Amino acid sequence: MSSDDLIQWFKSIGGSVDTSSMGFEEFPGCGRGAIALKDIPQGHILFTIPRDLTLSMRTSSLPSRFGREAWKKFRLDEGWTGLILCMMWEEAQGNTSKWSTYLSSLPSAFDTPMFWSDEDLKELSGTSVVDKIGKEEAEADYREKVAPAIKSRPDLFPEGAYQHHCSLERYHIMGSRILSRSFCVEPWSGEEEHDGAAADGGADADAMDVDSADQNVTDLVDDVEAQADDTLDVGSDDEADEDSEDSTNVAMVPMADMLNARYGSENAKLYYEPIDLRMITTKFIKTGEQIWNTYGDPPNSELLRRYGHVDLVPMPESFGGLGNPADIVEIPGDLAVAAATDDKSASLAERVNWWLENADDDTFVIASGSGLPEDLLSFVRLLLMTSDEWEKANRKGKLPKAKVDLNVLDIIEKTLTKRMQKYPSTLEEDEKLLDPANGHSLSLHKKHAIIVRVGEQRILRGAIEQTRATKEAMKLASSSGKGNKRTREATGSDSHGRAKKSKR
Ligand SMILES: C[S@@+](CC[C@H](N)C(=O)[O-])C[C@H]1O[C@@H](n2cnc3c(N)ncnc32)[C@H](O)[C@@H]1O
Repeated sequence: MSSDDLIQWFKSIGGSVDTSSMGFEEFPGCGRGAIALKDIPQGHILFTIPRDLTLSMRTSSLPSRFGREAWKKFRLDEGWTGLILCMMWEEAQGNTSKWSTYLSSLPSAFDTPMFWSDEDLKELSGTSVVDKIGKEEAEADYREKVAPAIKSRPDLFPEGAYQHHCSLERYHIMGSRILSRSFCVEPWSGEEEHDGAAADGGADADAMDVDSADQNVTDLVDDVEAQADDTLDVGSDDEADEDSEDSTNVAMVPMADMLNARYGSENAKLYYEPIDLRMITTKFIKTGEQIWNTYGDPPNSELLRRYGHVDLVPMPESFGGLGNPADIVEIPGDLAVAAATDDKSASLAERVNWWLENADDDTFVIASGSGLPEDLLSFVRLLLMTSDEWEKANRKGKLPKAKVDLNVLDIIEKTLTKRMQKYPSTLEEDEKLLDPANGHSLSLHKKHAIIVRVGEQRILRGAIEQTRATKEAMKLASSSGKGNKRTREATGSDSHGRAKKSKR
């Protein structure tokens, strides 16, 4: 569908767009995106979307037709299944659905790993993507919640007509549309009274920080930073949020989902207002520049999983080249346990269980340019404790402090080396594959997988080098009888000898 048709529909149904400032066009490698047709000042409203134009479990009439109790009985109020069913049902209504034009403008093919072949998926071995694709879980939801709900209401889903619109294939497509294009739209106070069947999903109207109606746009933009948590980053939620977010807040937002995003490039953002949502520029944008929203600047592993693309921007000087500065590498705790038990037969199961009860997580995250994660140091120290030390820690219920010594660093180095071995090829091999000078012709999936691998392996390589350097510095300091100031510097530790907590 052409952008003009979509804009025409959008306007006909209550939306407004400043078509003198903004247009849409194809950007190579990004699909369709928004472009500035003239210089646009900061704080300019590009378009306005009435809240009832968003598509969610609040605005679709399906939940109320289905019945509040039944909706819950089929667990359609959990996660995204209810919204997916609403989208399939609205699509099946054809022209009688308010969102018919919008739904037919959305993509039905995706480059996300959910749709990759097994062979392509092998290329992601070792990366954070593999365990998070969630295809089996999605299909279980379809079998256990959606299909029985559809079967229970032949009046709403007449057999035959709905076979195509409500197939497993359409279910995956709608799920991927939500994954790559939805926003979290909290209700404004008063809206709950008018909510449909699923409205009592726990949304807290008071939690919403609505701008006062007479606040002018410049004030709004001055508040950009202060409001950052309340604005609608497309898909900025991580996987945990997908499970825990209030599913009635998940909404498809026509027009706002036409904007692309790139690391650190945001120049427009969506704001809540009581009656509508507004896309407002957060910077001056020059004629001809792309108008970028933000997806929350996730690492490439998450960008690939949710959106099917990766970001390559110039990296800080110490890294050199192109990459995604938000990249991370995840270290599963069992690798540290394996490294600590390599030379011992003693079981560490009791300590590991204790850690799981007392600490946040058993996966440790190293970010680009950060020191070793505090929680990993603490975990390794727990594994290395003598029986007496372990008994004492257990009795006091206190996790070990995140301090480094040579034994801890030995285990960390082994852990990181084991982690590095999880990838199907080495960093050097992958860098060669990506180097255009070598003339390799890579499929898009393979190229994206290698970019994710390279980003993670570079962080790991940096962490291994840093660990080795710290060990050397410590050995030198102890042989010369000097303090360990250099050691702290080398590990990125703070003045208390603790490593920095990695950001996620
Ligand atoms: C919210 S939509 C943006 C509109 C989309 N380009 C379209 O044609 O409809 C998100 C999708 O746009 C594409 N995209 C957004 N930013 C991109 C980027 N920096 N590089 C490549 N693709 C991008 C990805 O396919 C992503 O799943």
